[in-house]
Amino acid sequence: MLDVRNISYQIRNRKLLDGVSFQAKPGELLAIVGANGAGKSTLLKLCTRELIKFTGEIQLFDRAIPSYSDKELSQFRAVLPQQNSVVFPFLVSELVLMGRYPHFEFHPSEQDFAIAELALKKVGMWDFASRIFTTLSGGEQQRVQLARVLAQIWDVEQGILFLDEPTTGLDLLHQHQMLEIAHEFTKKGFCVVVILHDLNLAAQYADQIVMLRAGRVEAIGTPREIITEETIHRVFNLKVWLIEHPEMGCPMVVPQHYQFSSNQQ
Ligand SMILES: Nc1ncnc2c1ncn2[C@@H]1O[C@H](COP(=O)(O)OP(=O)(O)OP(=O)(O)O)[C@@H](O)[C@H]1O
Repeated sequence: MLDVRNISYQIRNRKLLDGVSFQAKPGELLAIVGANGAGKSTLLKLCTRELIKFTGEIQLFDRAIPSYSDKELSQFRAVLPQQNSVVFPFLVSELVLMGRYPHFEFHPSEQDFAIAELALKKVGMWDFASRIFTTLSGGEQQRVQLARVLAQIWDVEQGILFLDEPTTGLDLLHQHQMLEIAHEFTKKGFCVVVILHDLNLAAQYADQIVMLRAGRVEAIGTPREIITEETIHRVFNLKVWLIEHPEMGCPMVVPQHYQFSSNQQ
């Protein structure tokens, strides 16, 4: 479904990504992790065609992404970027309906309204439908933005969802709710690609993890395969212990006591 082949990307002689390859299949949740500045958002922007000049190839459904029109792409692929700046006083319901723009010409249909409602209910924000978006808290805004991107691909047979640090600003419950919803969409055959900083969320929800380090793939595989004390130390320069999740059996990361002076290199 998503096939990233030997991607390199540079800005002014600085290589931000170097020879990155991975595949994500339908029904899979793929997490991209790595330290600040590792190239995660840049990689996502290439996959979503926000950035276009790169070497290598990115295919969606066996077609190179430059061959799609914007309209075609927006009908099956939705993107939740890291920053969503909304300045106009839109109602929450209006903002979510914007997710349906790729599906109607001039006026939203009954189905578009119904899907916007379902998406808002899915993220638990239906009661806020008539509020002005900019008056919501940061976490509430993030959940509404998720509803907007879900509405965009709600009734698509097989879609792809890109989420850049979607749990930022969310409390513990809503972080898990966000990833449960993403996981639910993979059960419908969707592919979800999500940038995460929390390795424990990645371990719990990802089928596959791509670990980036300085623009290169340091490790790729299932959480059990690549979440190890060694890889985490290599990638994040932090010593951790691993314990087993008591219910799910996946690895959970427990940082060791960080001593600033002895860890500086
Ligand atoms: N337009 C640009 N011009 C110069 N450098 C850039 C540009 N965009 C990104 N970079 C640099 O490329 C590197 C990768 O950035 P990117 O945003 O992809 O990292 P990231 O892994 O998403 O980081 P974070 O976890 O902090 O969000 C960083 O060092 C960043 O400063």
